[in-house]
Amino acid sequence: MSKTYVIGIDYGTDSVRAVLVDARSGAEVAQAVHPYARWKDQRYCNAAHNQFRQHPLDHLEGLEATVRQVAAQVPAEQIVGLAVDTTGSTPGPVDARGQSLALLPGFEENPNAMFVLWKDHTALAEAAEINRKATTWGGEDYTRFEGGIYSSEWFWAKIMHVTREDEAVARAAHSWMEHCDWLTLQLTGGALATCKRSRCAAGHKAMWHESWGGLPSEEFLVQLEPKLAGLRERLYTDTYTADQVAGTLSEEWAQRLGLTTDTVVAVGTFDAHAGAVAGEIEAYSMVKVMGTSTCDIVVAPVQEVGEKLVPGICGQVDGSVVPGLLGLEAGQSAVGDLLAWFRQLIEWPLRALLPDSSVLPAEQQDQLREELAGRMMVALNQAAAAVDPAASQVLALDWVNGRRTPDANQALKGALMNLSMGTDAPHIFRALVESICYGSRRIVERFEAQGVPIKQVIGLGGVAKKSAFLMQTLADVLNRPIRVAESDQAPALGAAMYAAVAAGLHPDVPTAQRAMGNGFADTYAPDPARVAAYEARYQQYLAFGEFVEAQTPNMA
Ligand SMILES: Nc1ncnc2c1ncn2[C@@H]1O[C@H](COP(=O)(O)OP(=O)(O)O)[C@@H](O)[C@H]1O
Ligand SMILES: O=C(CO)[C@H](O)[C@H](O)COP(=O)(O)O
Repeated sequence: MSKTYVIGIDYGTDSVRAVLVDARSGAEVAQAVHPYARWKDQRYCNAAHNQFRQHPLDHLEGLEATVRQVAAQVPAEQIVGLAVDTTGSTPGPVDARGQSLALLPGFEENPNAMFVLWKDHTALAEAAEINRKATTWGGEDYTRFEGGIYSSEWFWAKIMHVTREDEAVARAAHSWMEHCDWLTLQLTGGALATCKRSRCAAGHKAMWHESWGGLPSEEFLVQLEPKLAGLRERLYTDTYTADQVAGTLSEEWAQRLGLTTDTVVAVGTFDAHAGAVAGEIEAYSMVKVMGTSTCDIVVAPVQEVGEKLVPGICGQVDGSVVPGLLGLEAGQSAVGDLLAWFRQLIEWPLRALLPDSSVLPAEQQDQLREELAGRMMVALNQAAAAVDPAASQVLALDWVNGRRTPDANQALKGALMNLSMGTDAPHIFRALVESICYGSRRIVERFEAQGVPIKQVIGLGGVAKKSAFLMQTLADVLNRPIRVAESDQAPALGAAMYAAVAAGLHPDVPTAQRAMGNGFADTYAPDPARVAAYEARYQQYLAFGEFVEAQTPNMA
């Protein structure tokens, strides 16, 4: 009997995906996807206020549905490990047993008791306070290894915000957990105090660093917000890389998932970092995990980076991607989301006017909406690709959900310029795609300017697989070839690689990458004829950005 199967579970923004993988070859035996039901209806969100909360029941229902489905393909005893990756920083308040408050009576419908999704920017003011305090309080600047600017997307800003806003949640919250740690604890069923926390989540988002003994000091935290007193003690000191064993499946979850209690559960991690592992990341590659947002992940030998700090990124953390290497993260807060925003904008008549149509009966309206929704993104890509970039005037800024890097400023907004009577939807779509690529170029330039060379670029994720137009534009704007990973479920495959190491099927992550890597599907080569036109427009993008930024209060 071959005990060689592992499961990778990837919690994205809109859905959870599980893949069953043969750890000998990396063959994906089965995959399953479960969109979050409550999230789909945006039940606990308020986009106008940048509030995006997810109910843990969406996550638990998805866990059971997807894993049961893929696990049924082989005998349970042959599945020896699993690992979870999630979005982040996506923290939630928990009780003393580590249970999410949103699963407790009285809190079921309270968004403050749920997971505060990475793209929730309700904590802008708190992030600004953290930044001020970090450089003025007279002690260690705890933002040092997180790019020197703390973001409202991250752990402490979100905890401060919810703690201030909701007295009942603040009183009931014994502690807080990152989503990836919470799921791992659910699966293993251990005690909160001994739960092995993710190095990746702690280092990139919670200002955890070995050099100052873990999390920021109690004194710093209490100066920030007196209500945080004592929380540090109830969090954690040690962190673990994702190839380590967190435990084995609890009796309850083995039964719910159709697995055995011998199944090893690896320490949790973030989706982008797992994706980078599946993208076969190696020293000085940049893996772009391109979905709702984009995360740009780079790894480099710790000793070569030495004391160098790359300012304005989302941190540099020993072992956050490949244990033994330094993991560096940057990214853009809206990529697929920016294009989805535009699609929704132009679909407005379908939502607002069609229901009152006297021409089309209701059932046919639904069919029409569905048909157009299915075709819209593909058609926009095609029409925008046909616009000559040299003749295109419209310029956009990609900051509809703020700017994550370089130099976090989540208060920034998107913008368009050079609209004329001749501007149509494909022109604007093209400008949005270009702005994503220019934003990406700024990030690559930041790494290189700080002495971290980018030797190759790899793309993966929904956008990399679905938009050839965007990927070609990116290759032209960066003036570099881009390889796109073969796997459609790269973060889940990366999680499976971590699970295979934790379960002892491979000795380390690079060996697992070599054995289980699915290779590359396409390579986009830069088109020399277009490089020059994009170069000129990139300079305009920078100037436009500078102008808009000067009109916006600087917050994180
Ligand atoms: N043809 C397309 N061109 C560009 N973007 C697309 C296309 N189809 C879907 N998308 C975008 O892909 C994103 C989803 O990517 P995916 O990697 O599946 O999700 P997640 O971010 O949850 O991991 C959505 O934001 C969507 O707008
Ligand atoms: O910042 C992150 C990881 O560090 C987020 O998890 C990520 O940006 C959200 O992922 P996705 O866009 O794939 O849903």
